[in-house]
Amino acid sequence: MSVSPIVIKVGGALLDDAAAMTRLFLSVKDVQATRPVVVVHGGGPLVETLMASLGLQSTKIDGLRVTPDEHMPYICGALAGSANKQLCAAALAAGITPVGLSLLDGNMVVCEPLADQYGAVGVPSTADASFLKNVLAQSTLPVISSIGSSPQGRLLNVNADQAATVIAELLNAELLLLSNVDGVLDGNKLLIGELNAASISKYADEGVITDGMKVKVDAALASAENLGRAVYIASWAADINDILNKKTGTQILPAALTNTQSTNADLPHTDFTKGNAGEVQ
Ligand SMILES: Nc1ncnc2c1ncn2[C@@H]1O[C@H](COP(=O)(O)OP(=O)(O)O)[C@@H](O)[C@H]1O
Ligand SMILES: CC(=O)N[C@@H](CCC(=O)OP(=O)(O)O)C(=O)O
Repeated sequence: MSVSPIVIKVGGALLDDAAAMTRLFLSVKDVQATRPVVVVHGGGPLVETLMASLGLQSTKIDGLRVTPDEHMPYICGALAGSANKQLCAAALAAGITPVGLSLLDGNMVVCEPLADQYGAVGVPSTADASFLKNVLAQSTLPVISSIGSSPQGRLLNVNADQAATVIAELLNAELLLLSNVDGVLDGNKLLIGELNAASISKYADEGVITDGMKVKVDAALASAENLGRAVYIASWAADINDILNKKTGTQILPAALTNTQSTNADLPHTDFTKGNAGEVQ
């Protein structure tokens, strides 16, 4: 591969917005003309709805879903099944040839259980890139769910932002984490242009970056350090080239790209609260 691929992670709320899905895949098709693209997805809201309809309690600790092993058939069905196939069908409708996968397929990613209190939650790490590279060489779009497995064959539920960072590392790719907000917002709900390790921990300590966004920025920062390049957090409604050209979204910078002379407070903030930007709920 001569140009670096792009890994695009989409959150589960995208699945509730058919028009947004269509726009995103048309945009992915444009990008595919110049470089390989991989989609990694979650499906948190879908899991919530399914668990509620089954009358099962589901809780989170620090943004990660506690997953008893007996919940895995449902979670696996929602993420690797419903969510994955819904996204593949939307890609197909946009003229793309999708290949639906999960982290364990082709031995791309191996997972270890996080800790007993989380149940079947997996911590992913890179394994073998050759299968994924072969799939990309066929000019198809891999669409990868965040279901993984341990080396012993235990199915594990992986946070999809963490899954995406590992797929990006597997391919040495650019990473875009797209969500239902314009990026990381400050205490006044203004879009933050750039974040580094110091400003992330400041905003987290102040309770401004919480829940799923805390998991996302932590995963993005670790990945930015490993990849040696910025990772982007932005809206799935934004144009992908606008994100890469830094016209919108938040860049998470590794230490090597952080200007130690400027603090994040010096960086421009954009007031999106008057436009169509998402707000912290
Ligand atoms: N500082 C913040 N900026 C933006 N969103 C935030 C912030 N802190 C918490 N959030 C919440 O994080 C959510 C995005 O995380 P998450 O729901 O896990 O997204 P996804 O499912 O797309 O991965 C936002 O919808 C918002 O409710
Ligand atoms: C361990 C863990 O928290 N797994 C997540 C996997 C899906 C996910 O991350 O979905 P979003 O990207 O839509 O949030 C979950 O069960 O919700």
